[in-house]
Amino acid sequence: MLSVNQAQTLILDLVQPLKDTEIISLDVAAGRILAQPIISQLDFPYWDNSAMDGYAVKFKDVQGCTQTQPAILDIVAEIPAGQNPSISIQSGQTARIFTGAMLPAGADTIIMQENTQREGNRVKILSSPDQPKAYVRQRGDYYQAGNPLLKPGIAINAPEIAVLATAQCTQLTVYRRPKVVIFSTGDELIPPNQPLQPGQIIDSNQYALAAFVGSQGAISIPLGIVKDNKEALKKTIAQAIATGDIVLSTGGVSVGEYDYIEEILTELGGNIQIRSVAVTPGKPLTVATFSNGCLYFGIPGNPVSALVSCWRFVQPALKKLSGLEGNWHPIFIKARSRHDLPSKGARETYLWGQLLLVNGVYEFELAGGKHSSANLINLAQTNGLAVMPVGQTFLAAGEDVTVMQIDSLK
Ligand SMILES: Nc1nc2c(c(=O)[nH]1)N[C@H]1C(S)=C(S)[C@@H](COP(=O)(O)OP(=O)(O)OC[C@H]3O[C@@H](n4cnc5c(N)ncnc54)[C@H](O)[C@@H]3O)O[C@H]1N2
Ligand code: MOO
Ligand SMILES: [Mg+2]
Repeated sequence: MLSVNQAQTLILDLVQPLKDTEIISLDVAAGRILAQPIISQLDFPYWDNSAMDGYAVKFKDVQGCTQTQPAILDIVAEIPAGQNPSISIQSGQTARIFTGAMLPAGADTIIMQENTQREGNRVKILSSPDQPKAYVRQRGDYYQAGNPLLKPGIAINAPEIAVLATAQCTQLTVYRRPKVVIFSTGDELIPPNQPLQPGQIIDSNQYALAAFVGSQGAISIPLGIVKDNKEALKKTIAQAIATGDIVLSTGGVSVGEYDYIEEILTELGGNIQIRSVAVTPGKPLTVATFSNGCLYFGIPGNPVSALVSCWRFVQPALKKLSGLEGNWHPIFIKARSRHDLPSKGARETYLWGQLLLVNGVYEFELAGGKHSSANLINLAQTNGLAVMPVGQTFLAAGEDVTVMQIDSLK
């Protein structure tokens, strides 16, 4: 049985980042991964402009002026934002100017309105900055045209959208979204909209996994519920492998009579890479590779095991697959446990609950109720998994515990 770290390393080694790209428009780019370097032909700021509502002056005209010895300048123009000033400021002159407006030729300094007193067509400058260029946002100060602006492999979110818009990148090349096929297996399963008969179980995994996949920016392709029937399973699995970059099936990976997944994967030419991991919940995880590049995760059917397997093992794989550069591993945070934490100690144990920031210190609130891999009820509101390493059977309330952060929202 592999340790969690061994399984994680192996899974990441099995994933090759997507090469396929598509061109999309900026307004639908949020959440996508950039696949091209972005270089702008525009400086930023595009031209010298004012950072304040005030007056554009020559520094040497106002240097040293005070309330009692103001500089008095003739107002020769008014420059609102958006205009290209035609005048050139001469000594003794100024232009009324507004925030974001382009500096007129001849001016090198902005005096903010609050430090002036207007008298008709003239203005008294009541204090002077120490240096020229005060309140001037200079052309190219933040970015010079032709330099790298954004690198491929980054996630596009609100800040990147702002940068792309200002660089006039209205069409951009991103990696295509990973395709993730999802299905549930089990004779006992029914969809949530059917009346429940004795012995049946409502298929929650399919919906939970689709939500998880969507939260990762991937496309989920649900294939429904498949009976514990070898022929039906083989047909669906073959279809899934031909369709998805990743396949997530739940159930049928333990040692029971109806647990067919591994056998069928092998019959279909799959290379079984992982049979089980020393983790709880989620021990009977099957991972297989196929010659077309598809990576198959046979995820245990217990609903908590299914989501924990996704968070711990599928999420890093999806990150790498998506073309995202950098660290694909989950984020682990040290937090003060609010409760005693029990563990059997034989496998790395994940206890679900809430990571809270209290007065600048992270705390872990263990979910109330039973910590059973079948108890999906107390999984609601989980945003962290406390990790108890192999060999540790107890952690006392008040002690620090490592908590894996679950970033289920993009
Ligand atoms: N003799 C042993 N039995 C089991 C072992 C073991 O080592 N020896 N491992 C246990 C562990 S741990 C897990 S986890 C489960 C894994 O089971 P399977 O992946 O084979 O899944 P099933 O047997 O099909 O179902 C298990 C459980 O989960 C419920 N389930 C399944 N699918 C769904 C779904 N889509 N939505 C909601 N709930 C689902 C199912 O009804 C079962 O209760 O095996 C243990 N057994
Ligand atoms: O390992 Mo199973 O996934 O605990 O219930
Ligand atoms: Mg089973």
